[in-house]
Amino acid sequence: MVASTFAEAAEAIVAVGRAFDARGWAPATSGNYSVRLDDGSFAVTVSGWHKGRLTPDGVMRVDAGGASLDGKRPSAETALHLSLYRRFREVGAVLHSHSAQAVALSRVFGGDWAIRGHELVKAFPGVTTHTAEIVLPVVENSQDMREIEAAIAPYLARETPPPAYLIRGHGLYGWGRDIAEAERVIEAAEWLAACEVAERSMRREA
Ligand SMILES: CSCCC(=O)C(=O)COP(=O)(O)O
Ligand SMILES: [Zn+2]
Repeated sequence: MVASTFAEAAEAIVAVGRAFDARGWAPATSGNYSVRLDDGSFAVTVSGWHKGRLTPDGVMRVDAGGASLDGKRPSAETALHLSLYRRFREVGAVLHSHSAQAVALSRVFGGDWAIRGHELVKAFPGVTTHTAEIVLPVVENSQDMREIEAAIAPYLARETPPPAYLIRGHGLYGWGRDIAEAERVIEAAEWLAACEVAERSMRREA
């Protein structure tokens, strides 16, 4: 885990918002981002901001229970971020994207997403070979974050937890030791989602 000051974290979060928006991963105010701070609090996006137009004003601080430390309203999904920080002491950043490909796949999969035979799985922390099978869980969406937390908890408790997960009809969560690693995880999962969509369409046409 790489600890950050609020100013450093806010600057990095603003940059992630611009990058994700430019790639179509943050339409219509969707997505949220957070970073663990060196004082034990968390920097998180303010709810409802367009993530491509974030400024440091669109980033705020919450405590470990999700309470606002500066009077702003945190992301509606803050509890999902905090559950990852609580479970994994080494996690320093959590990112959530909303690409069309990841959401489309989450809607067509009956179960979890098994990724096989892809060199790019080596972008996930700890993976060293394309022969590794990576399973990204797909959990049901809910407006009650406690239900999503409960659905993902058994996967996170595994000896080898997944590097990311999908919420059906909603989006993708990924995390890492720092924001750069979390961004790499999201970028890999988003690319693999785009590839899966392309492959399915080619197989239908062939
Ligand atoms: C219009 S986006 C719907 C809410 C959502 O899924 C999201 O990621 C953004 O919510 P937030 O409260 O973090 O702005
Ligand atoms: Zn969302």
